[in-house]
Amino acid sequence: MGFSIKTYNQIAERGLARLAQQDILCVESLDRADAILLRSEKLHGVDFPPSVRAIARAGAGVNNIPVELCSARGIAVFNTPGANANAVKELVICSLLLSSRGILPGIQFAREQAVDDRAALHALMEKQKKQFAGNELFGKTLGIVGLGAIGSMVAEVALGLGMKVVGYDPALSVEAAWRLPNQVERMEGLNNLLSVSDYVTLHVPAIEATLNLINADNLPAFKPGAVLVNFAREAIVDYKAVLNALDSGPIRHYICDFPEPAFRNRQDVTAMPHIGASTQEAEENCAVMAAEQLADYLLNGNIKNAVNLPEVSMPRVPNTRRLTFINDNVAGVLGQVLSVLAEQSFNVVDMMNKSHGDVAYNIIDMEGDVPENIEFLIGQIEHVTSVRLI
Ligand SMILES: NC(=O)c1ccc[n+]([C@@H]2O[C@H](COP(=O)([O-])OP(=O)(O)OC[C@H]3O[C@@H](n4cnc5c(N)ncnc54)[C@H](O)[C@@H]3O)[C@@H](O)[C@H]2O)c1
Ligand SMILES: O=C(O)CC[C@@H](O)C(=O)O
Repeated sequence: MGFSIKTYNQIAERGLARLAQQDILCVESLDRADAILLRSEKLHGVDFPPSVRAIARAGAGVNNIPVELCSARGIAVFNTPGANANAVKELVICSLLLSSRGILPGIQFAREQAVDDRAALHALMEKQKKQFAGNELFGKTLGIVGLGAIGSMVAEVALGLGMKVVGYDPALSVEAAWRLPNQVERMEGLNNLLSVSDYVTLHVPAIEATLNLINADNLPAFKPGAVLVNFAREAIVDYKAVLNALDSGPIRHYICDFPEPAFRNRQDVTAMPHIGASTQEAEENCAVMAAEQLADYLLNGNIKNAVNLPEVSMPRVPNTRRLTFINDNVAGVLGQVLSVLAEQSFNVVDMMNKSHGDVAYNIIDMEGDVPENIEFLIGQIEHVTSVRLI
């Protein structure tokens, strides 16, 4: 039986082609879809039909997906770590420059002057250009909050531009630490970072711990005249507190990817329409990675880059059927499943069992004629949340 995927948002053609190559259909309706592939569509409150076994975000953040509910229902949730990091890095560096010199107002000024005489126009520009002068990034301090895929790339370029870089990331993984340039000075607390940085850029996920991470309590800790850059998520910054801090200090500019009505006509806020990852390269990288991960999960039960399940991959053995199941990570479930298989006299040729927090995932390859009702039998076992016979 073929698989079908409900897609939301504009998914790059190269990613969709990977699905077509595997005979996986993209469908309009969620009703009988096996999986969902999306970018920023909000899935909170969506009633997933039982057919849905996996959701893939062509992007880094998964805050638009009800991950906890998916885990409880045995739905795998994938993302594409690092696939759009370069695009965001480039726009962050652009933002540092935009906030340092009168680039946007200067261009606007030049565009608006209706002076036909060339000499007069040139003279006007020379006279007025002092309004658009600014400062250099060289020698300034950049504070990076979140030193993962994007944070570490931003650090590297900023160091190349002659900036001093300080970082804060209490949850830094060993892998991310390896990627980080060793000139980045690690700060012990967020306020320490805020107090020494001329520019602060945020690269953390939107999770409970980062909600309003920048708020009325810590905004006074910023260096006078500092710039705040937010290409992470709107929920990480209390924007009302930021507007107060722009009005009465200490910060002088807020650059973000998340416009608010209250930002309209403010010269000290530069808000872009969530375009951090909007490059052809990033969109293709994300779509291809998400499509390949979904296809491997649907066709083979292998898991790569799931945020709620362990990394599991087992080569297929010819002439076997593969049973995969997800269960609450409690003792005895695998034993019960193996007993059911033994009662049916199936010969297990290979198997794998791994856990990730409260959830466990299993692959069992079996020889012989495995009837489809094995899914039903295994699904009856307490704590099993999802079963597939592939
Ligand atoms: N604007 C856009 O279009 C766009 C594009 C890509 C990513 N994003 C956002 O940026 C976020 C980061 O992306 P990434 O690819 O670098 O992710 P990543 O997972 O590689 O890095 C996130 C880092 O944040 C750290 N972190 C977690 N909690 C923290 C905390 N309380 N304080 C400091 N650090 C903390 C983690 O340890 C990790 O190192 C994503 O979750 C997403 O929300 C936005
Ligand atoms: O799809 C996009 O354009 C945005 C993706 C971005 O928000 C992410 O979390 O990776």
